[in-house]
Amino acid sequence: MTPKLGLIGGYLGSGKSTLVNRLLSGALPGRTAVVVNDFGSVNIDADLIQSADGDTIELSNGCICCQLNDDVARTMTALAAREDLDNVICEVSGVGDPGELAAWRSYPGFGAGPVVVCADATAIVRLSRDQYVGDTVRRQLGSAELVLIIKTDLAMPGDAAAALAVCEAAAPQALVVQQDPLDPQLTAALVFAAEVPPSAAAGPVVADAHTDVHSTCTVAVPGPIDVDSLRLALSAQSQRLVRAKGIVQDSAHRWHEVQLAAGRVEVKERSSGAPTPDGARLVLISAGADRTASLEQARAKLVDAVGVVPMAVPGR
Ligand SMILES: Nc1nc2c(ncn2[C@@H]2O[C@H](COP(=O)(O)OP(=O)(O)OP(=O)(O)O)[C@@H](O)[C@H]2O)c(=O)[nH]1
Repeated sequence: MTPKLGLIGGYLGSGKSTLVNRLLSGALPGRTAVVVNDFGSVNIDADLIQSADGDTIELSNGCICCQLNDDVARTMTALAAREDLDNVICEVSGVGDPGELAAWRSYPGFGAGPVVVCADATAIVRLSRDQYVGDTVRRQLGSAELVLIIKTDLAMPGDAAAALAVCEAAAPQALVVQQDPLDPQLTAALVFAAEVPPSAAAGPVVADAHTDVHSTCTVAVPGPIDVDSLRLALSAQSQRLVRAKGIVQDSAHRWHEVQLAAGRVEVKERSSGAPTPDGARLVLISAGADRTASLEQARAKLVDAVGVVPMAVPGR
């Protein structure tokens, strides 16, 4: 069996893991291994990906597209040698460029799946023009063979049309698809099966350019927490943070996924229970010229509001 290797990219919080979960929960037939790379030292995505057979491989401590070459080579060659897989999906970090990994699709043992870049219908126009992250976002779109406009259920009609225009302009080489708001699962299936023109060779990697405009830190959530207070505290920090995500436990010992993306906070109870053994964590990410100060201020507010415990000095 030759597994099809597909790459999924898109800016922080654009909906990559959600798409992967849709693919794993029926949209993609057969057995699938997932490679995930988070921006930040703690790979929350590995807990958020609902791989039924445990085939989720985490690549942490760096960006998969420009910093982890040896890890990528080891992982890809091992996956290409497996005979039990139908698909391999590689979810690139939200600041990474999936085009940098596209050549792995012609490695012996892999078949070519698409390079999909997710775009948040409610945020892509602003992000693509942003002074600090715009380059990263446009580069991701420029690497796409297929752009999937996600969160169409949240977008006003005008936002959806503007998102489409921005994506078509930034990714003239790609097929641009809008997620069916009523059946995102079907869209996911069609996206991975689509015949798309192969991408042109990626341009030179500007070492760390995309990681340089972002800073991240991790906080521990040592015990049960008031999840509504956390929701409010995170909402209040949405100007300072471009992304936050994690898994926390409430006072009734129920586990919740907490996400801040594009200024919106979402809290969902987890059906599958506790995260991996080192427990509840929140990853915070800021961007721009004041990113270190923003991150420290946001972290301090969360410490005051809900008693999270700083784990690391802002790293990047
Ligand atoms: N309403 C709505 N929310 C969505 C959709 N897709 C994703 N989300 C939400 O957007 C937030 C971020 O989604 P993720 O899938 O974790 O985003 P991501 O791109 O994997 O994030 P990073 O790995 O941190 O870059 C979560 O709160 C999701 O529930 C969608 O189609 N509609």
